[in-house]
Amino acid sequence: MLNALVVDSSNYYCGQLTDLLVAAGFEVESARTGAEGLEKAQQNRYRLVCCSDNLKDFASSEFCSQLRSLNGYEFVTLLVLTEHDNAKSLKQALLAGATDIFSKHDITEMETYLTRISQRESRQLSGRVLFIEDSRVLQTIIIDLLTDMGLDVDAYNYAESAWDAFQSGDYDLVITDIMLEGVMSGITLVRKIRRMQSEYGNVPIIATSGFDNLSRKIELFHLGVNDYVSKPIVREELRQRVFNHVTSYQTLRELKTQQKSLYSLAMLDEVTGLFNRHALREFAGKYFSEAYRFGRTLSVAVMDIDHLKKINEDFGFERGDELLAEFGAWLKRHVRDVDMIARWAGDEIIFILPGCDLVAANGLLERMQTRLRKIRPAGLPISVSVGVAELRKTEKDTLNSLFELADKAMYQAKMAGRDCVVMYREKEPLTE
Ligand SMILES: Nc1nc2c(ncn2[C@@H]2O[C@H](COP(=O)(O)OP(=O)(O)OP(=O)(O)O)[C@@H](O)[C@H]2O)c(=O)[nH]1
Repeated sequence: MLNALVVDSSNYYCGQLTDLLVAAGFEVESARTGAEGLEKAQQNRYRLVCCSDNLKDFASSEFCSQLRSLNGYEFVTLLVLTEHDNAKSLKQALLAGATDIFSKHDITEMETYLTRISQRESRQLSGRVLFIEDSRVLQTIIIDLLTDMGLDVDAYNYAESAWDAFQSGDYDLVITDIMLEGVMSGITLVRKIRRMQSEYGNVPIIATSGFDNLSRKIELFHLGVNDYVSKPIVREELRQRVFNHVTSYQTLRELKTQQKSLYSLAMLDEVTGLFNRHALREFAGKYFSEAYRFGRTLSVAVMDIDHLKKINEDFGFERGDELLAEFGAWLKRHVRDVDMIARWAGDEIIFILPGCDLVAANGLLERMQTRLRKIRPAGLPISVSVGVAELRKTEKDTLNSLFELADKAMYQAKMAGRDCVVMYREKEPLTE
């Protein structure tokens, strides 16, 4: 539980402030004089102290400087509450160590501030930290701090073993000493992490060092370190820096995940996992313009599953869906990276095959068909009819025009008894 001390000579304001603090989630004690306040602060360790500028025995600046000199009070939040704005005494209070100053007449501002502090102080993180430090004593202190914040810590003395762990782990933060025992330095570790191609390579890194050397710091930032903490490490400073880095990184990762799922929703077909019609229209233009620009050929194929209606009737629509899902995954594995494959509608699938003339496209689809005869997606036999058309030299073809030709050829394949590939040829009659 967060605790706070209110030091105010006025019963009225003391009561009002206590109510505010309790509402923000604090456990509150109070003192009527500065001396009583300092005594209580020595006996207890408060996370927040509010002192009024109307104390009978202390000027607020004096109270602030005496509180700050107590053991454990260097970094606690210390607020001064004023009844009358007196710029000079307020400035003195800030100089003496007050964190912030509030008017007793602006309760709303104070309320918002306390709620924010309470949320910040009581928020537990979750995540994993890779921590490299060769001083045992410092290691223990920092592990305690990080664990207290809710983080899981993997601690190492040597960069070599930390690097091994890093490659197989999923970390939210790396804290590394720069000068380490062992062959690999902290700098090499940072360099290796930043060279990684995967998402792991973007993990935030805090470097620590006993040498407060400006040019080294700049060099570290060049290497991709996000932050630098000098030794001796101040717990409160490190706590806040860790908090900021871990939360920003996690927010960024969440955003990326959301972006990916939005992309999936917009571009991928739910059932087959293939691109949808929208994506096909979005990307097709690029395939065609590149083919024209570089004088390359390109083919479009229309594939239609045979008798899906009957499969649905015999085995149920859900089983038909399973078949489509497994078939979609299988297709993705059997096309080249450069090909585009999308579900047009129902049981119709479109391929854009850059660099493939009619014969090559026909060969590719026939090989696929031969393999398909050996698999049973969702435990069901499957066959497909396919029509293929290639860019014509005499026409300025588009996705629509080639789709129309390939669809005609696919229809011919159905007419020819299904389970075959038909090439569309302009001047000749269609042949199998
Ligand atoms: N399970 C399932 N079936 C679908 C889906 N989309 C379309 N279908 C079914 O696919 C069938 C397509 O039927 P048709 O175009 O008449 O052709 P077919 O039964 O496959 O027979 P042919 O194409 O002539 O070989 C229809 O019965 C649709 O209900 C889907 O997302 N899931």
